[in-house]
Amino acid sequence: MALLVNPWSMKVIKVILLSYIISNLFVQSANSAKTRHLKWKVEYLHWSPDGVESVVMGINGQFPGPTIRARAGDTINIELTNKLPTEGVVIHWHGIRQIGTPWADGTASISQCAINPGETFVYNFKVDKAGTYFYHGHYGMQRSAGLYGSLIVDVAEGEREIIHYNGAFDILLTDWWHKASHEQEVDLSSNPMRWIGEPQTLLINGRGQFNCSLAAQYSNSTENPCTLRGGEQYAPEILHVLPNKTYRLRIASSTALASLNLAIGNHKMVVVEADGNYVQPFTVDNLDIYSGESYSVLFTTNQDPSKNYWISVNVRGRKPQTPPALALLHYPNTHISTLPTSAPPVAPRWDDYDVSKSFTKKLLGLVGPTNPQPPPTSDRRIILLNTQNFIDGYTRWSINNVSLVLPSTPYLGAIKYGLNGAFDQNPPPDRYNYTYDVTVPAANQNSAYGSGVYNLTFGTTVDVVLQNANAIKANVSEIHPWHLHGHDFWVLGYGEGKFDEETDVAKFNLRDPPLKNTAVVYPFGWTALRFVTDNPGVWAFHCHIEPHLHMGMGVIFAEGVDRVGRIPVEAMACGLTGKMLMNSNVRH
Ligand SMILES: O=C1O[C@H]([C@@H](O)CO)C(O)=C1O
Repeated sequence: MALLVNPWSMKVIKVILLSYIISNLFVQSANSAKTRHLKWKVEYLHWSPDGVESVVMGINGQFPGPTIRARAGDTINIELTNKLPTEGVVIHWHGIRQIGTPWADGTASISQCAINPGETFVYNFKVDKAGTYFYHGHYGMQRSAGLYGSLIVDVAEGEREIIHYNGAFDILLTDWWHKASHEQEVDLSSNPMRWIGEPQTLLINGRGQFNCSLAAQYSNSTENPCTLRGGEQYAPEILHVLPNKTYRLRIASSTALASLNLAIGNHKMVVVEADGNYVQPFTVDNLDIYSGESYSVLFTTNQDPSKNYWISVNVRGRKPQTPPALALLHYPNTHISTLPTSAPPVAPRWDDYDVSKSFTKKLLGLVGPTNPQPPPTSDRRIILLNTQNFIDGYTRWSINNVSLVLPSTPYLGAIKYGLNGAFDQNPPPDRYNYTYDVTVPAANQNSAYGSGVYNLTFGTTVDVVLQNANAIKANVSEIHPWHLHGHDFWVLGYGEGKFDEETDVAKFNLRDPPLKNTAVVYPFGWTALRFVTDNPGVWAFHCHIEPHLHMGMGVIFAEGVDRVGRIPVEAMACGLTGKMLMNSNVRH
């Protein structure tokens, strides 16, 4: 039987249907946050990141690990199984603040027990803010072993980006050694210490060239040209672009050591984002990026479309012994294999810190709802002097004369359950001896191991001033990029020499400081940061140079731990929290 519908009732039905669809659309965009379920296996793989076959730490058969893509407000749920035969593992989600989930921060001995071989740990956390992030191992030197990948958070469904572009690329920068990370660990922990030296290769999305150079024909050295067929694991990254478009290039650095500089031949870049926060846009020819940082730049493909262009990445801040990493910007009117007509762009001289400082000082916050201004004053100021020391002949880095050693019970559970035997109960000092001369090697090079915690009062404003000094060798002071877990901080200022509380505080930028999670302290200088203790948890604050953290260069902040919710037992099944759990089970 045919359904008889008169034209008028058809109209009514259409209106009802339409309003239903529209109202549903609104409901959908309001609750569109998703949970993204992922199943990961961390494993060792044979891989050839730079043409030399090595063993890398990969995820699900990939190196670098898979890129996570999500939208602001989404929940990431990763079932992570440790397929490493004989060692534990954890993964840190760098730049994600873990608001309400401090046990998911992925820091061994701090937020959780390392995941044992064969076991699975579920990382469940919210990505609350759009931006360019990455993830990496945070146990021993597993970042050096290759455990890393990109984590990109787009704006929430239905929201508009405040920057406009036609396409986007993600680049993760890392450095690579041919010596295995375990041997590096032993070298660094020996007496006398054996330094790891400069990396053999710089990698762009896990790709570099060691035995050959893509740019051999432009140099007068004796480098071998690469004979690549394409498809090799060490073939360069190629960014395919169309002419006269604007692209967003997301750049993150998870290097173990190297400070880097990135340039695109013939193309200017407009810096728009740093560490997941918008910045006031500024134009550059090249950009400095330290380990732990991320940036977004916009570039416009306004160059001759019958050519390809280099993207080159060079070492800064340490005397380079590593050739640049190269990628290609490919316009459609030319073949992919056509090399650019000129040599790759060169970086500023490695020790031209004036260039670095002028770049860093151009980073200013885009003041607005997503980038609030800092509180005008702080409740506590902690000044952290870093020194390179000896303890019983072992070379260490110390902060206010304490060289961090991580305990076997993770701090988070230990503090929440009052297990005082888990770590040093004496908090480290808020100040160093102000008579210390930062311009020369220490008169007394002794230091002490420690695992104490800075207890920060919840809901207060804390200033941290990083104070650099001369290392063990005369006339040497190194770059240290410091990364804070659980927070973004405002970078209030940089200065030369010794930070002076009388005069330098008055010069803080309180109007438009950038919000970041990693900030560099320059040789013989200081850097001042401010943050609000609004995120219950235990958070590491450390030099992001992996061997430096291994040698003690970090501190631990605890805030509002009594407010932390139920810590998953899987995060505590070791050390004294493990014993506590076993005893409580016996009672049941
Ligand atoms: O921590 C380090 O140790 C070496 C050097 O200072 C001693 O060999 C170096 O360059 C570092 O960054």
